Amino acid sequence: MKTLEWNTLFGEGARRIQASTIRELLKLTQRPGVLSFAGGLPAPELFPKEEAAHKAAAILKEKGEVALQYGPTEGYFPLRAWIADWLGVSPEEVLITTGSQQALDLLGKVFLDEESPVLLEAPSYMGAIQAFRAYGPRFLTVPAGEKGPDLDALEEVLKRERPRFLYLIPSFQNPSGGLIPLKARERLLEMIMEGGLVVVEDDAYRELYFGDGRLPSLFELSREAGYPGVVYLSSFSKILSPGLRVAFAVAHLEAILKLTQAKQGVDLHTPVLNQMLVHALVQEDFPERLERIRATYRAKAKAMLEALDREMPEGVRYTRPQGGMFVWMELPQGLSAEALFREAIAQDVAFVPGGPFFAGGGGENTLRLSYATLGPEGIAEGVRRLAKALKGLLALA
Ligand SMILES: Cc1ncc(COP(=O)(O)O)c(CN[C@@H](CCCC(=O)O)C(=O)O)c1O
Repeated sequence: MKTLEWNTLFGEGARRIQASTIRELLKLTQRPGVLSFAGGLPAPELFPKEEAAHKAAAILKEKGEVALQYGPTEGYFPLRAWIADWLGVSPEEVLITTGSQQALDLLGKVFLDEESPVLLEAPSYMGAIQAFRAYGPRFLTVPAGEKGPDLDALEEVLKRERPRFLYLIPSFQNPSGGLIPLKARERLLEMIMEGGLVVVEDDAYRELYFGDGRLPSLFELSREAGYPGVVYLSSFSKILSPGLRVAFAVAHLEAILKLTQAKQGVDLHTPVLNQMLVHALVQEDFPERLERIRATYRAKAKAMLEALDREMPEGVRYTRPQGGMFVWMELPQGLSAEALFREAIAQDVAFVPGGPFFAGGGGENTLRLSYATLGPEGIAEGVRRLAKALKGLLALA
């Protein structure tokens, strides 16, 4: 049979499409016995399995002709209305997406051309970098830490660049765990309004706060200021189920219209049964569910930090998250997180090396640890193995 050189057959755009490090690593973590700090996979014990089984059966029995039929691209209206009520916006401003990951792709499709400047934090969510990279933009980055992006550095960049949008994760940033304080949010919004810029606010972890309450989103602050330039993303992945792939974008009607048109060409609509199931699940005990989720991740984060404090050698720095799913670690300069990964996986423990979170390169000595999936015993044993691998590497340094 004739063989085809597929690489010669792909289009120019295909050259910009690269694998997701998280997705590739997750395959490695499937091996029995591996303790994984890699994917931000929500705690499976929190999934509403019995409730979902019961409600899905009822939906198919009573509204099967809706659930199994094509649906509107904008989304299942009762779910859009519920989200609108939850966020204090109108249903017309809400677009249901197939995960926030699809919203990120749609935003790249709608806002980015080749060489368009787009601004991200360094580090930032690698799924967003992967989604945007497919459109060939020019990445601008500003350093980000536990209190969010360096606003002085951002101010300098905005003096000479006009990014198509800024992609920010103000609350419990992936991967740095950063939380932008209220005053900094207000200063940031001033800068955005002054420049007439668009911000994509990815609020995937909005409900996973460990303290007494949530800070106002940039979206909420922008609405108070009457500024339409914030596109707000969030998802049911971390508060219900990532496998259902139901998330949403909220924005000015003109942006929502264009994003909806783009979605028509991508998947017509998000699976209707999944949307109806999410809508049914959020009808009951939603606040109590969120409290249970917060308590679960608060306990996991505590177990993680206690283990790190106990096991990690001198010279290793790591964040102390106030929410979300991640601890961000910096190894002593000169040590490679990729080299540590090879040592660690040999000892059946996994994490995500930090390099792919830097759109502009760098971060070779950084790594992301997710405490979301393991229980306290798994976390303690996983950190013990990680420390052993690190001490082995340090001994060679
Ligand atoms: C900031 C941010 N924005 C969007 C997403 C994707 O969420 P969806 O499930 O697509 O709604 C995520 C999910 N990130 C996880 C999940 C990736 C899981 C995977 O690739 O299997 C992670 O970083 O490990 C996120 O952290």
